[in-house]
Amino acid sequence: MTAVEVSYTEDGPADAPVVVLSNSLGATRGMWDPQVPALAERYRVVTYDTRGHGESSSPAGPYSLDDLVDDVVALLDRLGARRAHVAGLSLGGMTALRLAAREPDRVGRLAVLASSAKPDPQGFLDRAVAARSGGTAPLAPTVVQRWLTPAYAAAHPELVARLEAMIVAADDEGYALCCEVVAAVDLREDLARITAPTLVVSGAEDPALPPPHQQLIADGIAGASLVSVSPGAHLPNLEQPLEVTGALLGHLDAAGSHA
Ligand SMILES: O=C(O)CC1=CCC(=O)O1
Repeated sequence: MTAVEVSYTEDGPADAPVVVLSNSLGATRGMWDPQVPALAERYRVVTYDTRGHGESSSPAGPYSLDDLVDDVVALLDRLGARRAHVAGLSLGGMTALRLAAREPDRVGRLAVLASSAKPDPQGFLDRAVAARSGGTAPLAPTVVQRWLTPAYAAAHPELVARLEAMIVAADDEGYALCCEVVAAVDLREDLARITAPTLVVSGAEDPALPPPHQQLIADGIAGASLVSVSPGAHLPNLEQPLEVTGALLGHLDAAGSHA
């Protein structure tokens, strides 16, 4: 097993139900900044950096999706949380889906945003090669173009700069290893095993993982609900923070006071 230091932040009351938020490829836990204050009014909100990202370490690879799940389970154990609600976006959503399928007793409610059960691998394999040869910096502008709609990006250059900086700061090899995780993802058989009440969120204009990917997830999980956010691209939680935060709270609050 590979040793990993997972960097995390806790917000909200220590005795409240735990909500874990898992970031997308190239981002950090800072991508959840618009959601944390409202969630932390009634949840113990745990944001963390996926290995290879932000302030978490980048152990030697290869990585598997189960390694990323093991990191969340270890984090929950460290926090003394037997059970938590889990939300993840894109790669974070893939991690959340595998966690919910593999460890159903650890997951209360599940929210999966802008994610996929079976991404097209080639682009991520190409990106891993590019990150290893030239670093993440040259990739950042193209990747962030898919995270926000063009109109929103044009109106928010400071946000674009902040998101590009997250990618530039990612460890080149850690980022490449996580691209390879995405390329290998096939969660189609996991979906039927998921028993957690599930909310699926799409960015209606997401060019990275377009809405059919989220439809497949929602169709595969019994009782899942699907919300489409528009205008919204790959990070709809940034472009439509009120709508996405409201959808998350509505989904989580339906659990009552327990995870
Ligand atoms: O980075 C992208 O282009 C989109 C993406 C796929 C998996 C993920 O986490 O982000």
